[in-house]
Amino acid sequence: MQNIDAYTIKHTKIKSVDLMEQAANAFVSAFAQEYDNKNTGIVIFCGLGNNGGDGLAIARLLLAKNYTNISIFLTRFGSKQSDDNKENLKRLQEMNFQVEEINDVNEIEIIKPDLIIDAILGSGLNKPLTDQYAALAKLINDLAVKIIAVDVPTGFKTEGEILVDYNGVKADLVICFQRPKINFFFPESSIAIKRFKVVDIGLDEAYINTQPTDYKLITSEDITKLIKPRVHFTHKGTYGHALLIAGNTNTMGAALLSANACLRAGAGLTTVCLPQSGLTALNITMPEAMALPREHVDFKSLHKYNAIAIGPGLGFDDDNLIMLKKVIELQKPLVVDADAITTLSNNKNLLKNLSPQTILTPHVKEFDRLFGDHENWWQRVQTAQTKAKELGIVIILKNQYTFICMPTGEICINQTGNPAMASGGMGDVLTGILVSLLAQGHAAKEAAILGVYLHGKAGDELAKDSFCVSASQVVLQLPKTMKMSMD
Ligand SMILES: NC(=O)C1=CN([C@@H]2O[C@H](COP(=O)(O)OP(=O)(O)OC[C@H]3O[C@@H](n4cnc5c(N)ncnc54)[C@H](OP(=O)(O)O)[C@@H]3O)[C@@H](O)[C@H]2O)[C@@H](O)CC1
Ligand SMILES: Nc1ncnc2c1ncn2[C@@H]1O[C@H](COP(=O)(O)OP(=O)(O)O)[C@@H](O)[C@H]1O
Repeated sequence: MQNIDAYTIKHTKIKSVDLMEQAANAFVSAFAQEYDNKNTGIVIFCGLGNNGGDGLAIARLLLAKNYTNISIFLTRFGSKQSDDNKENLKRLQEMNFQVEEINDVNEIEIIKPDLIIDAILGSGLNKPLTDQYAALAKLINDLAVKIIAVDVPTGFKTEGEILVDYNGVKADLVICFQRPKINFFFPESSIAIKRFKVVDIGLDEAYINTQPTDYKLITSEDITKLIKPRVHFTHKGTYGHALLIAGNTNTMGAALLSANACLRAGAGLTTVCLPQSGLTALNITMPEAMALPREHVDFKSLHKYNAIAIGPGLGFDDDNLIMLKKVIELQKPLVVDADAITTLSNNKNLLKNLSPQTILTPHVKEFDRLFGDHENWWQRVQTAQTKAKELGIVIILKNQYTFICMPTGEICINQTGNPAMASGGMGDVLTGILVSLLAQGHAAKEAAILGVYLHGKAGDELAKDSFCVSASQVVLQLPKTMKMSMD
């Protein structure tokens, strides 16, 4: 961000102090949407760097908006004060506003406010908090009031492994500038961040997009470009034939959910390879789908399918390994999920045979089973990136924020989806969507981006007025979500 900041200042002729003003303005607008009571008791803690400069500018802008119950502390724990920090301190003092300067945490005397704005340290953090900074973070946390952090909570590393013994500020809300930081997407961030909001501070977007980075946030614009419209004079043959190898005696529902998702994501034809015992359920619930009883599979006939998914509710019968091997040999666009991932974990030599159009969809446990235990998500995502490159496949590492690791090393981060979706069968639905998109002719990379986004988006639409969302509801919602995402 620092170099983007510098580029914007240079190329748009905006002064750095004016950029800070834009950032402060953007913060205040977002803040005012959350806390509109002008009598709210606010304490703002500012450091000596640019994060502190933002805090001082925010204080002035809040005062101008008639938030009257504000106290400001400037922590002089270091010796270096940034120029823009000095300038904003001067502007505030020119308004005859009292800024309390403190050199030691023990000097602080505050009556419990309604909320605290944390502008002590931001993205400039370059070592763990110690001494005065650590004591101040503890003091703030112990007040047990709402904490709103400017850009980053003080003490939170924006990139790299998040410390297990985190000793920084624990924010209820982070109002962050221009782009979320990569570490916001890892579950370990929940120790420091309950919620974050991203605000546009006017940095040069075109330039940001040219910056070399492995990470890309998936946007609704990406999706609009990727969805293929249904065209006049097309027929079921145009939209591909998908095969799902799924289901077992006690897990037939997984096959049905996947198959239904496949149909509803637009595959022209869907065939389900399931045990004989599941045929009645399939025929009754999904007359559109065709069946291939698993007991009588002629592997040579599998060539006709445009894409195959294997795994949901598959179980661990003796012949599963043979089936997985045969399917991999076909070198077709392939989704490997759930029990098939576990079978792969026990037969890792098969990994190198996966076709370049393969998508693996592990959740965290399946991932660690496949590629070894990891201490944290930072490590896990690094491994996913390395393995996707090494094997030349797409790895979808599923979670609240899902990481899609491409063979090129690119990592696409999906932000759709929500905790209302945390229930069984949800991953089976994703697999159905993915194989459907592959069968319709999308490359693995596109299918992964589209599938993960649409799956989460359908869940988000349902969660607007529902406490929890079931996998079947997501399936029903899908075609509407796809239609809405086209424009
Ligand atoms: N483009 C953008 O995104 C924009 C960003 N803006 C804002 O700038 C913020 C970044 O500001 P910043 O670079 O001045 O760093 P900041 O976080 O204030 O730290 C200050 C100094 O503290 C020190 N230090 C570090 N760790 C420490 C520790 N553990 N314990 C003790 N000291 C420690 C370290 O100095 P050092 O010790 O290395 O000399 C560091 O340089 C960003 O979060 C956003 O709020 C907006 O204004 C506009 C546009
Ligand atoms: N809290 C959440 N926020 C967003 N998405 C979620 C959440 N919980 C689960 N999901 C999504 O639901 C799916 C769950 O997959 P998985 O664990 O394989 O489910 P199952 O095995 O029950 O089918 C993933 O795509 C995941 O991203």
